[in-house]
Amino acid sequence: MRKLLDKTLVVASHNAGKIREIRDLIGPLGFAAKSAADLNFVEPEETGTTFEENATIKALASAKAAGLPALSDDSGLVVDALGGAPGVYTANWAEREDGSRDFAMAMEKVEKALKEKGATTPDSRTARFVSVLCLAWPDGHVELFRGEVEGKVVWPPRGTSGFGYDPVFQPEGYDITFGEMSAEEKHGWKPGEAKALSHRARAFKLFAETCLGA
Ligand SMILES: O=c1nc[nH]c2c1ncn2[C@H]1C[C@H](O)[C@@H](COP(=O)(O)OP(=O)(O)OP(=O)(O)O)O1
Ligand SMILES: [Mg+2]
Repeated sequence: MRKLLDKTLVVASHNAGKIREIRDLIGPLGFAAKSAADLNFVEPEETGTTFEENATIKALASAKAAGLPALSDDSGLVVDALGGAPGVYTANWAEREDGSRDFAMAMEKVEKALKEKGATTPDSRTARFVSVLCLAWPDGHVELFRGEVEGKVVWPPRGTSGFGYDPVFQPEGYDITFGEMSAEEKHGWKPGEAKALSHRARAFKLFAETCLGA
């Protein structure tokens, strides 16, 4: 495992909601971070078939372009009744023909697919959010960290916090969705704490412990 010595890194993402969450998580650790979006880096094509492959593609592209370590996140919603869909294609399900994104439409698509499978009872709607973080250096070295959170897809959507599919995801043990939680509640983690809640915070905790000793 390579330690991260620099205190400057690039957040290798173009998703504003995700960049905000990663900034929240790294801020207390004393990092200054620009995002790939701030730096006008082109979005690399996510041609992989796993979260790990896509996270690696994104982190390496930013690390090489910036000459700095870069941290990417590839994530998605894995729904059991849909055979794991949308999975690595979670962002694609939100894409309109003009390339813009519509997550209200994406959540409707998931709901429609679940109805088609007859998955109407809470027990038949189990799902998990997965986040794979990749820390890449300009020399090509990479470290990967995976976090998952189990829960259920609910309908109708509830809450306006967070981003993406947050309003339809209710984590196990809670009666509110990620969309009804503050950012702090959704992360459920601060440096040094033993537990984290969100998939991203769980992966981030591994990253912080492994590469930062935090
Ligand atoms: O905590 C989350 N809460 C709600 N939805 C989420 C979350 N985490 C991932 N998601 C969904 C939306 C996102 O669009 C897709 C990931 O797709 P993914 O390719 O990794 O990210 P992206 O294209 O939005 O940004 P980028 O690749 O520039 O980092 O899964
Ligand atoms: Mg993407």
